[in-house]
Amino acid sequence: MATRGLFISFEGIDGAGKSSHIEPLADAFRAQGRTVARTREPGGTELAESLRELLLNRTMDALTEALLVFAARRDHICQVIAPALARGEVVLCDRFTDATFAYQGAGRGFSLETLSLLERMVQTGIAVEPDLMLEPDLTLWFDVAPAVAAERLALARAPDRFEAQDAAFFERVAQGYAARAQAAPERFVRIDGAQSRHAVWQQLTNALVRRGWLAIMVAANGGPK
Ligand SMILES: Nc1ncnc2c1ncn2[C@@H]1O[C@H](COP(=O)(O)OP(=O)(O)OP(=O)(O)O)[C@@H](O)[C@H]1O
Ligand SMILES: Cc1cn([C@H]2C[C@H](O)[C@@H](COP(=O)(O)O)O2)c(=O)[nH]c1=O
Repeated sequence: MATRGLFISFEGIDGAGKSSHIEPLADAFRAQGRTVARTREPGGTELAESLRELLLNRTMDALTEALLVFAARRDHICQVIAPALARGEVVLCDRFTDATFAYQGAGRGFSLETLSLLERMVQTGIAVEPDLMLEPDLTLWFDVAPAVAAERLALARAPDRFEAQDAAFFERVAQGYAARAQAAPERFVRIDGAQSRHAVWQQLTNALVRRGWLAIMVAANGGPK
């Protein structure tokens, strides 16, 4: 039987710098001969990308939002994440369930108990490990002050429905991430996202080198351009 692959999620408030580091990390794993599934949430399948369009652009209440996020996640897990892990691949996922606890939970104020219930329903009963709740092996949390992230985004693109939220919303989301990190310190690695791209790359590759997942030489030669 093939060894289960590696599941790494990237988290942080909008503009924290996650996406800029995913492709360079995918290249680093490829340089070591690994097959990489690079994906994102909400999204990653045709169905989930359709739900993403709705989530990012249409007005809806908090329960509808939470249910759509988890519906997209279930399809994404079944179609993409679980099969890739079963093939022994490295899955690099731009956001996963920590985002739901941070945005829908801390940001919108939706019940954390209900989110935990949905998390268990959606992330168990997966063919490879039916009794286990699927979770990332590692979560790279790009921690950045909302004011810094907002400044970066203002220079980068027009805001979607989440990015258009006020500073207080992002303060709550940031606190939501901090609470998730505190509750699962063995899974989370905090990256100081306010530093330069090079320094951020060094922090995240150090975490992978420490775990024996990335060779020092590969880490040293890569990074965002
Ligand atoms: N360390 C950094 N220092 C300065 N600017 C950065 C840094 N990292 C990324 N940026 C810039 O900040 C902007 C947002 O970066 P990026 O898209 O990677 O963030 P993100 O966390 O993926 O955001 P979102 O979740 O909203 O997609 C981009 O213009 C990017 O070039
Ligand atoms: C997975 C997930 C995402 N969101 C929000 C967070 C972001 O604002 C958008 C995705 O946009 P990105 O540019 O790809 O980061 O969706 C959320 O509210 N809840 C979730 O579970």
